[in-house]
Amino acid sequence: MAMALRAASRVLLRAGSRLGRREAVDGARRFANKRVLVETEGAAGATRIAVMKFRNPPVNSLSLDFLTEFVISLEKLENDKSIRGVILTSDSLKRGNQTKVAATEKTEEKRATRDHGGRLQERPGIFSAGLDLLEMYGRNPAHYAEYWKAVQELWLRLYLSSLTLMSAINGASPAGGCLLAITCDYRIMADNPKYTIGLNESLLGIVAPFWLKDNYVNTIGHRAAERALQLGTLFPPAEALKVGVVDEVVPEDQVHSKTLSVMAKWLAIPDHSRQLTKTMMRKATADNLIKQREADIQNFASFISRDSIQKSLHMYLEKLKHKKG
Ligand SMILES: CCCCC/C=C\C/C=C\CCC/C=C/C(=O)SCCNC(=O)CCNC(=O)[C@H](O)C(C)(C)COP(=O)(O)OP(=O)(O)OC[C@H]1O[C@@H](n2cnc3c(N)ncnc32)[C@H](O)[C@@H]1OP(=O)(O)O
Repeated sequence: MAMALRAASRVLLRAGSRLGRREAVDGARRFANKRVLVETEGAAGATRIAVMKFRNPPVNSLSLDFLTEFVISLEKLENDKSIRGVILTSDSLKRGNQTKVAATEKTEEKRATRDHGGRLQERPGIFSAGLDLLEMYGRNPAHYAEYWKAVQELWLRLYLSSLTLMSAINGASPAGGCLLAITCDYRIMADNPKYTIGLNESLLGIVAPFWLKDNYVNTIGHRAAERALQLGTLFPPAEALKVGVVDEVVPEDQVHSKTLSVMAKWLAIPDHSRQLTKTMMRKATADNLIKQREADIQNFASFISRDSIQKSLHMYLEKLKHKKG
């Protein structure tokens, strides 16, 4: 397993440097590639935590490039012995024909955008819109296989990470967005009813893979997962808390500070005992995928290539495109 992960990581690292994706390195405190910004907090020499901010506009979908860059960043953090905890969150996104409010304006307005009339327009936040539908639609089986391998890799890396992982869910988090969150050790969600989280695959006419289903069952229990998966339920924060998809819901402006304070409590636990416990809880679920990765890839590629599935994805994409009209 470790060898397989190291080999896959070497491939990803080579791909990353070939494409020249690393844009900026600022000592050990901040590094970024195009789609993931990593900031570290804490004094040099002491235990530090890192914040991984997704910035893949317009909706932080998990494109192949994003997955590659994410895994490279995570690997760098895993190899940095001063880092013990990582927070996953979304960088604020701006979109399309809107312009960002000038940084000189009031703090509460900074994350807003202006419409054409110059009026401030609050956009709903997006943690991640999940897997990139355009990676799964209208491509060839070889592409589907490559994409699925990267999705598996992301899940395995996160699910088995020795770091303490927390998600600060500051926006919508459907499907693959929920995947990112439920691989973490702890989830804190912003109390905004516009934000929802869950595995909504069935609404798209597709099916969550067995290993993600297992992760969901481990998180919210069998009966709740059975119902939520069939219905493709996207839970608003209060319901997500009730069912256990998230561990805490806090006011939107407190998500980051609250996550930092919970992280401090987790980091007070000795690493070796916490890590061994985590492995004990998660290994069997991860091993189920590890022992049949190739079969899972083939299964995905043939499932997603079916005419009926492509038709469902086409309809869903059209629905997204025209929902504003
Ligand atoms: C029995 C056999 C079983 C075999 C099983 C084997 C394998 C398993 C098979 C398949 C498993 C696949 C698992 C899939 C997991 C996923 O993650 S699928 C993706 C699910 N995601 C969604 O449903 C989210 C869709 N998006 C939205 O709901 C909204 O966009 C939003 C995130 C709430 C944001 O809303 P809003 O702010 O209003 O923005 P827009 O809707 O206008 O979107 C802006 C543009 O972004 C495009 N877009 C949105 N989401 C995605 C996405 N996931 N991928 C790619 N692109 C996306 C959207 O179309 C807009 O584009 P245009 O501006 O119109 O061009």
